[in-house]
Amino acid sequence: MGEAPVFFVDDIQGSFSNGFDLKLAGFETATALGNKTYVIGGNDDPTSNGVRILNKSTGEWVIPTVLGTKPKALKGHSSLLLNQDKILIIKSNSKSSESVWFLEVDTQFIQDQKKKFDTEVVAWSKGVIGDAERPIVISGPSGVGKGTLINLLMKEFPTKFGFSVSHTTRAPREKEQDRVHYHFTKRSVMEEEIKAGKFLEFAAVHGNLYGTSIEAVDVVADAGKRCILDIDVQGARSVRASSLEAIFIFVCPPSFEELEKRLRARGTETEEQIQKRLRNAKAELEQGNSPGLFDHILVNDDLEACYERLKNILGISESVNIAPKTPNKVFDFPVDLSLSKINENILINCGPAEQRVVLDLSSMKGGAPGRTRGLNMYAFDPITEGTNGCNS
Ligand SMILES: Nc1ncnc2c1ncn2[C@@H]1O[C@H](COP(=O)(O)OP(=O)(O)OP(=O)(O)O)[C@@H](O)[C@H]1O
Ligand SMILES: Nc1nc2c(ncn2[C@@H]2O[C@H](COP(=O)(O)O)[C@@H](O)[C@H]2O)c(=O)[nH]1
Repeated sequence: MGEAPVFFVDDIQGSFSNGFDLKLAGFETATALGNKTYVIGGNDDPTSNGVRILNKSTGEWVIPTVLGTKPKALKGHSSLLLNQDKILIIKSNSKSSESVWFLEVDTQFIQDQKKKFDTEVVAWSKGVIGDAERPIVISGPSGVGKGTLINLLMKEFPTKFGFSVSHTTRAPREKEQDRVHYHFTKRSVMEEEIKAGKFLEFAAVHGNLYGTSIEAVDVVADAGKRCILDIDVQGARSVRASSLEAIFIFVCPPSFEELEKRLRARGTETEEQIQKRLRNAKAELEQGNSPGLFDHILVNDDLEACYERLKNILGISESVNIAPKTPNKVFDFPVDLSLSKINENILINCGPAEQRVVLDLSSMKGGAPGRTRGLNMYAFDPITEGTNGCNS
């Protein structure tokens, strides 16, 4: 198996020497990886954000920058190191749909973030049971009709798609609502939140700051919907470099003149702003053809025809049954549980030997700063393969 051991915090108490006050709540686990030990739990302590790292070479404790949405209360859990880069956490005393979490400690994403923050960094990612579909990034110049196409999709398939509500420092338009169309925010606040690692991507667009918070994407995934992001080309580039594994669609106008016509007809910008957006559109249209960035180019000439082509790209049409897939069975995990690993399967032992649940990681996708998707969970019984030990 080759996994580094997980041991209880009792094993390390008293081993630190730099005066750091390790307030233990008794719910923590400690996982060793190389010369570091990750102590997880005790989320009530605001100074640690629930994760502390012991550098065993120096004896020093480090409080890392913690990215992603963390589990609400971590008062009892089991941990297991996976692939030498992330720690699987199964919350005890919880429903299985809420119990699977990953703390990434040395993935590519974490290595990149460490360079950015110049600190230790870890990132939470919630495990989503079932086959969640890939998010959709829609980019294109201002006025091309991205919002119009997204609105059509959301209206026709309200249970299937969810919109990632971005943050922006621009002022709301007349009919725009805070937290529905955007999270309208002050630049200073947004800059602080960017520094705190709350954003999946951000960019200066047409003189304002725009960004997708990690939470905006998580909220949609948690509602069991496929996330749609309406972001500019710079943002698309950042998401491409992340672990979100989205589909990238670039929307073009049939001509530059038509783009200008639409932007003016919308009547939401001043002449100066229109000029700025048109100047930026030229550069964006060139970048739309950047090799390897967009998976599909969609010309928005006739709206109806373009919308049909969008649905084809997404593999949906009226004939397709779009009812949500049957959810995996939900288990109630008890207070006491333990974990073991067999190949790509995690055995969650919930008490007596026959009470086990299998967490199948073989189709695992995504990861921090988004959700870890494609997990499967089922009851394990060595004889009948059907006896469910944990309550369901
Ligand atoms: N195919 C089309 N033919 C004619 N008009 C269109 C078409 N698609 C969208 N429009 C109109 O063009 C205008 C701009 O569309 P929309 O607001 O959706 O653009 P957008 O790409 O979301 O812009 P922004 O990036 O600035 O938010 C709107 O008034 C919309 O009704
Ligand atoms: N990089 C990001 N770009 C974003 C985001 N949200 C919106 N946008 C893009 O900004 C322009 C202008 O939008 P408008 O609402 O002011 O007309 C447009 O191209 C959007 O796609 C974001 O979160 N990140």
